[in-house]
Amino acid sequence: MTNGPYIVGLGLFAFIALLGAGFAADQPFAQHMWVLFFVLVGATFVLIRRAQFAPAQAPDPDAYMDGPIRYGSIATIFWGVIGLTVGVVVALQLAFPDLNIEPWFNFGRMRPLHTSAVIFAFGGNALIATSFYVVQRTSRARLFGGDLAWFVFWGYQLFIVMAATGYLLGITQSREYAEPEWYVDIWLTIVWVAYLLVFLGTILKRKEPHIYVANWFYLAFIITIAMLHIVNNLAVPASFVGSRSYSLFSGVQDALTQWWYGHNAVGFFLTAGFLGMMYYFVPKQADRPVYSYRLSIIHFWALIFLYIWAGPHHLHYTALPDWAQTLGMVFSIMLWMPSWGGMINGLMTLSGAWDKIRTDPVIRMMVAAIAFYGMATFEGPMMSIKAVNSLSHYTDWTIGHVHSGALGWNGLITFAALYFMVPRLWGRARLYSERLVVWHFWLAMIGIVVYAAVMWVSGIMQGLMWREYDEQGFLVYSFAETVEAMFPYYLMRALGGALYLAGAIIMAYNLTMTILGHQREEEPIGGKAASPRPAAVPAE
Ligand code: HEM
Ligand code: HEM
Ligand SMILES: [Cu+2]
Repeated sequence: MTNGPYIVGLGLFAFIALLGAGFAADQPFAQHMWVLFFVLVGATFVLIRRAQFAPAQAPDPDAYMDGPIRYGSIATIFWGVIGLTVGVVVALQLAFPDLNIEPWFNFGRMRPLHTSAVIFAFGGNALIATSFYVVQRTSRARLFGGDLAWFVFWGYQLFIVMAATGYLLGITQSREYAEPEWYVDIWLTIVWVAYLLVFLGTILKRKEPHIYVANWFYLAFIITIAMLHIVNNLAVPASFVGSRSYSLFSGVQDALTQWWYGHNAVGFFLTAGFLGMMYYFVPKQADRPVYSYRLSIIHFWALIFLYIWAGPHHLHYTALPDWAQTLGMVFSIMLWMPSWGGMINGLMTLSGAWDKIRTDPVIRMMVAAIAFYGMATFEGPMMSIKAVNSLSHYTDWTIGHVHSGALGWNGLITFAALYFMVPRLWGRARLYSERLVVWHFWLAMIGIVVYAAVMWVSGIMQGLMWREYDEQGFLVYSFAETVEAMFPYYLMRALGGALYLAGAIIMAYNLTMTILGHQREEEPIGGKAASPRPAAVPAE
């Protein structure tokens, strides 16, 4: 195996980037191509050096391919800390507008940087890494496609870098959660197809007759995201060397396509994929089988079928036809059931092992994650009811809903999966410190509760202030007054976020020390008496 063709390919792409910079139709595109050029030249040099030093040996065809998963775990930690830091910065910008540093670091550019960094960079790397981990172990097969898994990993990082730098340069197609312009979208499509090939190929060559349910969730996530990404980004570039494009849709169709995408990004990226994580790591960590395998299949199909119709709940009281809004609302309410099916299945997997919440901080994190999943998926259907939405829409209530799902469910289940995987991936007997996991848990919990509670108060207050009329029918508050009233809440939200970030930094330290092979001397959690656990626990 030689790096030769890769070096030539990368060099060629670097040259194309250089041409793009030279012939660019607009200034931001030129700057973006310079970024791409330097990244690719850097990558080419790294590969050339590795080619000189790497021993040429073929990998064992039967061993699991864990290299991309190790890199993916590190990338998850890295982007997590970045994304949360940007979150705290945008939270502070909302409280103190003077922190808008024009033009690159203003709120309008930093906000998509935050959302993409946490969802796609942190969440995406977590999903790719865990899916590769899970599919190999539950299929008893090495990843399909040889170096293709490495292409997926590095190609995805390139997508992240191009998306992030593009936002800061002011390049955006203004579709929420799909801000990158056409050329970055095309690149992501290529990477995603490779991802599908690796994942599906591994399932096809499995030595285990059964396809474990976690793989169903991951597969649904990969396929649906491909479909959503392609349709939502259908656009005509204004120039092949320019950073502008025109959407193929217009008017309300455009809005509906955007929210068909946006809602199902929640449903399949932030939910189905992460349920895949839950279905592998919770039983593993608890050392118990899934509570009900039948329920997992039923709620899988119900979830897949219902989610895809619920997008119009983002467009209540807009130009969207009324029947379509009602359709979105009805499907959202129905969605409560499969969502709670998943929550119940996750929680009940701990039946007979509930004592572990006291002694195992990773289990504690998983339980909290599943509980937040339950809360967010109760709140969501409620907010989709038109009468409720007329108050909540456009307010911080939505932001609170988003973050109880994002911080509580996505964040905590990812942290727990990392705590599970990292010692195993690097062959360590245990984590560097379990006590630090406890610290992480409580900082994160306090952070989430502060964030969500504060946003409920400010959101409902905001909604009520906007609709407050006096006896003569005039609005009582000017818009500026409602903005001003948010200040203390924005300050507290930033504080909650900072606590959550502090927890993540502790995790980064803990996992780094684990990777480096250190173990901290410490008392077991729950006192000496509680650990080791009594061997025989009667089933209930
Ligand atoms: C340190 C923790 C975090 C802080 C302080 C934070 C802060 C913020 C702020 C200030 C906004 C803009 C709100 C607005 O425009 O009014 C925002 C939006 C958003 N954040 Fe976070 N965030 C954090 C973590 C996360 C995580 C972990 C995720 C996802 C996994 C996430 C996903 C989002 C999303 C999807 C939005 C857009 C919401 C919408 O448009 O309705 N955030 N965040
Ligand atoms: C049964 C499940 C769910 C339903 C029915 C649901 C419903 C809703 C509704 C009605 C809104 C407000 C739309 C608006 O007024 O603009 C919303 C916003 C949002 N939800 Fe959920 N939700 C669910 C679960 C979740 C979960 C688990 C997460 C995160 C992990 C999440 C993330 C979001 C995001 C990011 C937004 C903001 C979109 C935006 O305006 O930028 N949702 N959801
Ligand atoms: Cu939605």
